[in-house]
Amino acid sequence: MSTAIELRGVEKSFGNTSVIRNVNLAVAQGERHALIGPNGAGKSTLFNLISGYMLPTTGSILLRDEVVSGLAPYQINRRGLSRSFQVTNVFANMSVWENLRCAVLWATGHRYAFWKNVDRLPEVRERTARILEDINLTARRDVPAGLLTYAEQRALEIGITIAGGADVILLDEPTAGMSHAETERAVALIRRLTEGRTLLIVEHDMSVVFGLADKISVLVYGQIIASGVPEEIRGNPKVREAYLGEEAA
Ligand SMILES: Nc1ncnc2c1ncn2[C@@H]1O[C@H](COP(=O)(O)OP(=O)(O)OP(=O)(O)O)[C@@H](O)[C@H]1O
Repeated sequence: MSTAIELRGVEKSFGNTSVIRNVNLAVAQGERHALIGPNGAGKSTLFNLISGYMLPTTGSILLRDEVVSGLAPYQINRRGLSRSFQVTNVFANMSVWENLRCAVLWATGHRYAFWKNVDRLPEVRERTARILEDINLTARRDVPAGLLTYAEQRALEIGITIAGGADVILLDEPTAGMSHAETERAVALIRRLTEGRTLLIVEHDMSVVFGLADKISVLVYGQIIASGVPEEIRGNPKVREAYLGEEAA
């Protein structure tokens, strides 16, 4: 199976502090891979490295067998990788439709089309409508994003993340702050929207991780201490000791 994301000997230090230490990781194409680990383990840093927001101190990062470390985030995005952020990242004063259309315009190369009547571009209109439907927000299309419920905002954010048609998706804690019912709906949405794509997800909620992931990697103090299918991770004594604690018992 070909590899969608690969990290080879990746290290990241801030001054004298080593935050990511010799990380080797391979995410196969079409796999849903969860990255778990205690607070401060380096998960967000790893996302920043993969998506080009930070440069590794050493090592290399490959997207579909091509080195991308050193490229700018937008260049990595153009090569088919899209990420969401831990903090909600939507334009609060723009409607749901406008937020999504903005992402679609960017993805379809109409970046500087704000002077055109962009709703006349059928390709843009249809794609925006399809994503709106996919994230179940059609009934909310004209509502300013800032007035959506928190769970709806996170769904919109996932819509924005996939709007460009990237086939490698990075989601950073997409269900953080959601109720149990909202989380269940979000997991179903993520599962549906990432069908046939590669997903790397940082998540603290173990029900989400074990419900969604084909594979799990465990990051502790900047090192991957285990990587494998959910049953392997659940039964791994090092992981139980370092992280899962009673949740795995
Ligand atoms: N720009 C930076 N400069 C210095 N230290 C940083 C920087 N970014 C992150 N760190 C440090 O790196 C470590 C890893 O942080 P990171 O946010 O990647 O962890 P995390 O696993 O995502 O944590 P959480 O689960 O709390 O989001 C922390 O000790 C943090 O203080």
